[in-house]
Amino acid sequence: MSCKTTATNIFVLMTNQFYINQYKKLTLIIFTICAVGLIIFTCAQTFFANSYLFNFRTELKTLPKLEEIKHEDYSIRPKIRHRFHRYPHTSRYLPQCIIIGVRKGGTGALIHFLDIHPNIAIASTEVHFFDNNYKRGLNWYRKRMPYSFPNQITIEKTPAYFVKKHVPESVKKMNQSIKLLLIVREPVERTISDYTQIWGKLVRNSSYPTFEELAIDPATKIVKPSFAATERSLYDKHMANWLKYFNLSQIHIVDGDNFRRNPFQEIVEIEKFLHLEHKISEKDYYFDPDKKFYCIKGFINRCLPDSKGRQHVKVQEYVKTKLRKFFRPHNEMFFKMISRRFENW
Ligand SMILES: Nc1ncnc2c1ncn2[C@@H]1O[C@H](COP(=O)(O)OS(=O)(=O)O)[C@@H](OP(=O)(O)O)[C@H]1O
Repeated sequence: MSCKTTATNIFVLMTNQFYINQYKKLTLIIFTICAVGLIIFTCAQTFFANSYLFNFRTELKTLPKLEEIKHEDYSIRPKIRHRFHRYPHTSRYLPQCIIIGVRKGGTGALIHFLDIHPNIAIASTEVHFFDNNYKRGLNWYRKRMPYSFPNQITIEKTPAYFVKKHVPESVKKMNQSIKLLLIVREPVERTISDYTQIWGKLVRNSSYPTFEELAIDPATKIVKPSFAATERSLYDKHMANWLKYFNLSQIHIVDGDNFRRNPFQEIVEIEKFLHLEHKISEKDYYFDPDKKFYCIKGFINRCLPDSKGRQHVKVQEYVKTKLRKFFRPHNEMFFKMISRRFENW
């Protein structure tokens, strides 16, 4: 082997060694950065979780226990694999309170306003368990609930429950001492709002039937009780069905018209009904002049989306008058059932 070849071989070997060393160094640096990052991240998480829990616990300690409205199924614990995605000592519980309706009554605003209370945990979406998913079973339902502390009440809202005949019986089977919230609204406005939600957009651009065509029989000029939006406003009919399975004392009726104008008055009554300490106050809301609704104050102020408070389709006055007359005896029956009147209905 010539001297030149040997020198070249040594040079190649040294260069390789140099690159290997560089590679090792780089790997070590990346590894160290990752490890330090992970440690800092874990420590920060633990710190924030602990301080959050501490505040929560101090607050929860002072509040009444809710055992009397709990159901044996609440003891079902979440699977171990969920453990690391939640605060310690929290579980998913079946709801102890359900907002059963009415559709377009203000259920969305109601559940979000109640969420301000430290002892309330809300389901993030309408679960439609009792009307569409009942066959999936209670454990499926429970898994749709938020993680909550034992002293928190889990609340779900699905306004469709109020008008579905078989729902009260199924709710009772789950928990006969459950608390129910029903937010009602003047029936004519509710019916128009219901129609606006379904057909509103289409009516403007296409040949879909108008509100008048659906609500009033063109031949007899009489209100059609079969029109779904009208039928959903027959509060007496649906309430009678719920009262077959539950005591009136278990159903708290919220005045939706008053709730829109003055949410705190209604919220205070709900706090009492749920045996919760009074925690939600006027300071938690502000009136948004553009939206013309109350919104939630916070680090980031929160109003409900534009799907709430849509401009209603224009309905001729004679149609409204006919509807008002049609609903009157049903309203009277409803008032009797709930031993309470709503003015201006
Ligand atoms: N604070 C606040 N923000 C927004 N909207 C409010 C609020 N309070 C009550 N409302 C009234 O809620 C009506 C919608 O009712 P729901 O949430 O029950 O509708 S839904 O059935 O869930 O689609 C909606 O009805 P429409 O105005 O007819 O759209 C609102 O009037």
